[in-house]
Amino acid sequence: MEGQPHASFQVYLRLRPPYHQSPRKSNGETFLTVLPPVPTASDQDIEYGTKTQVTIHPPSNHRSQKIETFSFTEVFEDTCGQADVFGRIVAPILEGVLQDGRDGMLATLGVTGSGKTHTILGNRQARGMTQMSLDVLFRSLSDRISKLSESQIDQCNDADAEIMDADAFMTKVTSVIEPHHIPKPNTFPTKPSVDPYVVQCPGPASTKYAILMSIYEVYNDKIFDLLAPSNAARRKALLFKSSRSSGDRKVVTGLRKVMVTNLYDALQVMGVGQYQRSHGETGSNDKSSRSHCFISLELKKLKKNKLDGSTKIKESTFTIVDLAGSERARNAKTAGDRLAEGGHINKSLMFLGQCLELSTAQSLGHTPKVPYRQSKLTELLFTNSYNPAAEPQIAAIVVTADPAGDFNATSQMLKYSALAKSSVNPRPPTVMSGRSASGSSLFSHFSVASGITEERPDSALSALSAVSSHRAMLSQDMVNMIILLQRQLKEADEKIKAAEKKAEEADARCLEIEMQVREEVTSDMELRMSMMEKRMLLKLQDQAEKEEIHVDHKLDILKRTLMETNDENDRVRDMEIEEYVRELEAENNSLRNEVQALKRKRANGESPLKERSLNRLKF
Ligand SMILES: Nc1ncnc2c1ncn2[C@@H]1O[C@H](COP(=O)(O)OP(=O)(O)OP(=O)(O)O)[C@@H](O)[C@H]1O
Repeated sequence: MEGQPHASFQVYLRLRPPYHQSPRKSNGETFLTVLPPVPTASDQDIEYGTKTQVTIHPPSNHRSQKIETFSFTEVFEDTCGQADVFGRIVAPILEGVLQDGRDGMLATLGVTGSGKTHTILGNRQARGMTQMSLDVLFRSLSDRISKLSESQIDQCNDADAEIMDADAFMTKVTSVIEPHHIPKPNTFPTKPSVDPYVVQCPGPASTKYAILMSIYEVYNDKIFDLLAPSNAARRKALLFKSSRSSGDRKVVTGLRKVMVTNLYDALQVMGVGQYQRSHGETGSNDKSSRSHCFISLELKKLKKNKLDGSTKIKESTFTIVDLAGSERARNAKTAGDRLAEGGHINKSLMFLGQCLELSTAQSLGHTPKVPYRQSKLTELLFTNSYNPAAEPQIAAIVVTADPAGDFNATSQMLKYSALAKSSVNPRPPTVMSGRSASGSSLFSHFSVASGITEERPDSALSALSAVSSHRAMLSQDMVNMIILLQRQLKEADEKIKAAEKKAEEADARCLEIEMQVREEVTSDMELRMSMMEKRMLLKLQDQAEKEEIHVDHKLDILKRTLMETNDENDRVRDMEIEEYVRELEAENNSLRNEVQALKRKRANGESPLKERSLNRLKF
């Protein structure tokens, strides 16, 4: 993937003893159980003592009772000392740096007070990974150690560094810091021994090595040089940018780098760095690291060309990182600057968590992009010692945890750092006994059953019998586990059935309510309709009445008009009749006159024609 670092981490879990000089109050109840080694398919592959899994059991008053299992490359129990951690984790990385020229990185990650600084720097009794690494480095290189010449410095200084030897450095530093503040290396513990880890460096005796040491911190998302002491207010943040020699690689520029040639000088330089580092007292730790501290050991392999006398420089870097601890403001009881620091620390660790999860996914063949550019810390961790020209770096993260510490913070830390995780719901309390506080954990029982592996039998016979008894116990556990799982399945089944029944009942009730609602709505509608109907009817009646009155009125008018018309007609007819009568009367009178005249004529003996006319008149 272009532009993506190749870093894939081995992730170890280290448990700290639950008491050790910690001001933190704890009720002593542990929530974390280490599981026995997981047996593989073939007996020969059983690796005694390589424990890789832990389970966490939430305290009884916790809202979730889920039992979670986390897998790591290896789990170091609280009985493991600094030598165990060095031998299993750091020595192989150093071997890669010294023999193969690979970059290496070791980081500690954990909740505040869980033992990160203790792992990296040790205490008065036992030295830490840094001192032991320096010891291995100087002992392995011994008389091959050299200083860089001016021209070699120019040749390999691609980060505008201020490179100086240890004497010049101490002179400069003691002009700023009171010498008595710098711890004297001869007061440091010399144990544990690193004798078994001294390595043979390859190449002829003429091949020399120079070691450049730099120490810097990421404080509030800014990089500060811890070997260039200055007034806190005038501290200048350093840039992290592409190197001059390789465009892909990014380096912290302007660092002070000290050429160290022996363990004493290196320890003194370390003392200066430690003195300069930002510390503070919190409610969780009386000397809490308030920054992420990077100790960088650059190895310059100087290979001389016999023909032209030039020197070829091959570089590899071993970086040790002591991360600040995540903390909950409530527990840390911080305020002001301390609270703001805590915010920066938690934010950068959250980004680191995301990057770790995604880089684990990448190593499993998925292809998510690791968003390492979100903070200075992730940028430094994922790119600083990544040299594209060399082999991919060997990187290990030691997650430190206090099994009796803050459950929430620790489980959160385990969640994002573990290589794999799984969880089971709480099981019924009666199946088997165990040694956890609640006495009910399946995995605690596993631990009891596997106690034999911790004895490491010497003879082949006892090993064989231990294996078979171990296997017998494991198979008994398997049977118990199957019974438990069956019971849990049955319970889950019953719960599903009950839930289904409830869902059916709820459906039926919904249907019932729906019907009720429908009925109510329908009757309401009907009521409204009938009211509307009534209103319409009344309106129609009213209208009809009005129409009737109107029609009556019209009829009246018509009647009157008719009557008036009839009267007129009558009058006209009367007049006509009268006229007619008058005419008839007139005619009658004329006829009567005529008759009279005829009668008179007849009487006077006049013609019959006149008689006929007289008959016609009678008729
Ligand atoms: N494995 C251990 N064995 C003995 N003592 C331990 C162990 N781990 C931690 N301690 C002690 O616990 C205390 C807190 O540890 P330490 O300062 O290393 O925590 P831390 O994780 O670096 O905390 P912070 O993030 O606050 O700096 C110290 O006194 C340390 O000596």
